[in-house]
Order: sequence, then C-alpha cells, then structure tokens
Amino acid sequence: MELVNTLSILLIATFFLVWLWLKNKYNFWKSRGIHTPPYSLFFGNMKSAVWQQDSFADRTLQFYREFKSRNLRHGGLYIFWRPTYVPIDLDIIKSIMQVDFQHFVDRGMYINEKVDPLTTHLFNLEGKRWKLLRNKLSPTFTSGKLKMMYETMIDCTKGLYQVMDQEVGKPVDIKDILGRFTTDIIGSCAFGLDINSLENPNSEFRIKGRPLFHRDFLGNLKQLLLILMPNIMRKLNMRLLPKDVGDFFINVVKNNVEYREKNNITRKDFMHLLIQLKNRGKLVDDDKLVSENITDNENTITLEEITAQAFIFFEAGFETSSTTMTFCLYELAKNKDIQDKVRQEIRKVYDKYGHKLTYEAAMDLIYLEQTINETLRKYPPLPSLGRICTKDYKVPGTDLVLEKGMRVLILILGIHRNPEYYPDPEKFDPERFSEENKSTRPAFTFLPFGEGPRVCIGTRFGMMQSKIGLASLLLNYEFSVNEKMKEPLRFDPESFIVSTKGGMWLDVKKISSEKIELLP
Ligand code: HEM
Repeated sequence: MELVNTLSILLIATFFLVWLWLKNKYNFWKSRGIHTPPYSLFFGNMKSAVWQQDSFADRTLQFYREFKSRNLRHGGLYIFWRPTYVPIDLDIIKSIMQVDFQHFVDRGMYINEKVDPLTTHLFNLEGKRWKLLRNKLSPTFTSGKLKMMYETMIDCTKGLYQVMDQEVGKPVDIKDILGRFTTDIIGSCAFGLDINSLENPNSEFRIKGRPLFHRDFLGNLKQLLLILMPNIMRKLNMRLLPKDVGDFFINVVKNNVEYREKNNITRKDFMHLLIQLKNRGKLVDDDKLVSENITDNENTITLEEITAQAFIFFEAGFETSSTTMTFCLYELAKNKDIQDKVRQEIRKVYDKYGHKLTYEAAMDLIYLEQTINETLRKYPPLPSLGRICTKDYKVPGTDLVLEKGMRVLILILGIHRNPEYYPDPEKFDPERFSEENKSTRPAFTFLPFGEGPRVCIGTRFGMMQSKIGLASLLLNYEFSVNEKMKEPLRFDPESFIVSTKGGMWLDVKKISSEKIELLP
C-alpha cells in the first residue's frame, strides 16, 4: 500500500513538473511581446494538422491571415513546444532568405548518416557541408545540362499518350497519371532507368515513392518529433525512411553505377553527371572525357553521396511537378478560354519550329509559362519554407533578437493568396505573370521555388518537365471537369505538400485521330 502511495505521489509530481515546464515554454512569445494564435498544451499550434483535421497547407494559411488581419510584421508559433518565428513583412523575409542568409543557412531537417544514409542530401545538409555540395552540384543543373537531358524527358511522353488513349471517354484521375509520368522522367534522368510506371502503375519505384509524401497520423507525428528532437532521435537510431525504401534506392544506384562503369556506358542524364563528379570532381564534355585525364580530387563525391543526391532529385522532383501539372489542368478544365489560349500558343510555336517542340521551342512557350506560374502561385507545392537561425540575429526594424537554434517558417501560401499582392486571389489569371504585371509587384511575393542561396536547385528542370507534360497533353486532348470531382477543392491532410483529397477527376476528349508527337 505504501509503495502504491509513493508511486502515485511520484507520478503526480512528474505530471506537475512537466506541466510547469510546458507552461514556461509557452511563455516564450508572450514575454517578448509577440502575438501567437491560440495553441494547446503539448501540440502547440499544430494539433489539428497532426490529427489530420486540417491540412498543413490550410493551417499555414490560417496563421498568415491571423497575423495579417492584426497588421503585424511578424508573429510566433509553437510547433509542439518549440517556439517558431514567422516573418510576415516582406522586408524581413528578404533579410532572412537573402540579405542576411549567413544567419539562416540551415533548414533543421533530420539527418542520420549511420542508419539512414539517404538523409545526407542537399535539401537536408547544413553549413559548410551543404555549401560545398551545392557548389559541386550546381553545374549539373545549368541550362546546357537541361538541354542535354531534353530528349530523355521527351521519351517519357510516349507512355503518357498510350495511357491517355486508353482513358479517353472515361473519368480520369489525372493526378495519378501525372505522378506516374514524372516518376518515369525523374527515374530516367536521376537514376538512368526505364521505369515504365505509366505502363505498370505498380512498378517498385512508384510503390517505394508513395510513402515519401503520404503519411498517416503516426507518420506525421514521427516526422515532427524527428525534426523537433533530432539529437534524442539520433541516439535512439530512429529512421526517417522505412528500411526497405532506403535499401531499395541504395541498391538501385549501386548496381547502376557499377554496371555503367564496368561497361563504359554514358547516358544523357544526372546519373552520368554524378558519376563524372565521383571519378573526376568536375564535369567534362563527353568527347573530352575520353581523351583528357582531368581530375579535381577536392571536388570528387562518393558513391554514398551520389545515392543520396539521386534520391533527393527523385523525392523533390516528381511529386512537386506532377502536382503542379495536376492543378494546372484542373484550372484549365474550369477556364476553357485560358485552355484554348494556351493550346493555340503551343500549336503556333510547334509550327514555327518545323512541327517539333525542340528545347528552344519549349523556351518560347511564354503564355504556358505564365499559366504554370499562376498555378504555382495558387497552389505552391510546398506551402511554407523552413529555416534555422544559425547565428543570433536582431530582426531589422524591431527589438526582437532571434537566438541561435530558433526555427523560422515562411508562409508562402499565405503570401500567394494575399489580395494586397494578388487582387481577387482565388481567380486563376495567367496575365498576372506578364512581364508588365510582374514588375508592379514587390519582390518576395512569388516564392514557389524559395529564394536566396538555398533556392530550389531544380527550378529549370521542374519547369521544363511541367511544360513538356502539359504541351504534349494539350496538343492532343481537351479537358473538362468530371462530375466525380469533389468541389470546392480540399487540401489533403495526409500530404505535407499541397495536394487534393480524393484525386483530380477530369473528362478527356481526343482532339484529332492523328497523334501530335513533340519530337516526331
Ligand atoms: C515544380 C517543381 C518544383 C518545386 C515547386 C520545387 C520547390 C522547392 C522549394 C520550395 C525548395 C526549398 C527552397 C528554399 O528553401 O528556399 C526546393 C529545394 C530543392 N529542390 Fe525543388 N522544386 C521543384 C522541382 C525540383 C526538381 C525537379 C528537383 C531535382 C531534380 C528539385 C530539387 C531540389 C533540391 C535538391 C532542393 C534543395 C536545395 C538546397 O537546399 O540547396 N526540385 N524546391
């Protein structure tokens, strides 16, 4: 009996201490005079997102609107009990992302080299390691290299036509088809493999890629805890990726590199460029590669580094572009006049370049680019951007000092839907991105690819694959919204990137019996 009493007292005392500790934590922003939206003990401001009542995207929009409605330059959030700084004023955002970048170099993602070697990729890496790798990888993303891969990308449209032709006349979940299309493109360009997930929706690549973006309640919770308490999680040897997913990608790259090196195979893709970096530390034109023995040992990368980079190109590249194309086709299905205008432009440019959509022709698709930009405004795949304060920082024009370790969240979706910058923000209007209209908006109001030194390295690639996918579809098919489509659209709480719940159901009509291929 005495033991029971002692245990009960110990339990109550522990609860009380935890409660006091949390109470103290949640005093952080109040004591600095910074406004926070209502929060709950333990989950902080993230309760409804963790429990998947709200999508993360909707939550960020609510935060932005609350701070903005109070005319605040910035605000504070609690992600669980961790204070997170939220800049609203565009000058502060610019300072953090660009001007004073040296104070905000990292994202604060979870890295565990030992049990999860794939986490050591460019998106996650920090400080000097990140800078060194970014310098090494940047040459693989130039417009010249993109041009080199253009035909490899176009090859994947063949599978797209086949699937679409089978689907004509039925309600089509375009989201699924475009996810398979970009899986094929990135699989081909980053891993050098013909995945054919368009032909085979259950290809291993597609199956292994799915859990990267869709998480249930426990998956969500784990992801947040890994980021919140990385040191403890590392000690517990926690993984971010399921073991089978990690092993799959590691083996694919290892086998591929070995095969290419043994058989002296070159292919127009990232893998080829990464292998050059591994063996020579620099990129060399293929013809020179044979004759010149150029090596820059300082810049070489290891097989493990190649694997992690190929993985992030896949993870960051396929879902972002496929959601962009998906939302774009949805808006075009709703706005037939814009759909006709985009199609007319594609036809005109296609004819101008001798009935081909060469790389140069694709660069000439100005209105299509405006339409993709308007899609990225309304539906930025990443609704917010994260940074970590890496050196104490006094926020310009305020008395607030951010201490080293403070998390920062930039609420892109809120900025993109702010009527001050984009009047009538729910309206889909590609004219917002004409040269003339762009110049009337302040800087840092369009951030789908981020900004500053950590801006998306794959921007050109992402834009190009979206252009190729949309051009090939719009030249051959007409789209309208199917009655199965659930409207108004709801963002999916299981996906941390902006995505719809329940698929994107469109009707597809063939324009002509003759197929128009981009590069016949
Ligand atoms: C529509 C397509 C895409 C969108 C909207 C997008 C968006 C983004 C965003 C918002 C960031 C964070 C930027 C920041 O924090 O300032 C990012 C980073 C990154 N993206 Fe993309 N992305 C796209 C396509 C791609 C593709 C195709 C690849 C690779 C093939 C890629 C690879 C990366 C990498 C490696 C980073 C980390 C860069 C660094 O930290 O240095 N992305 N992307």
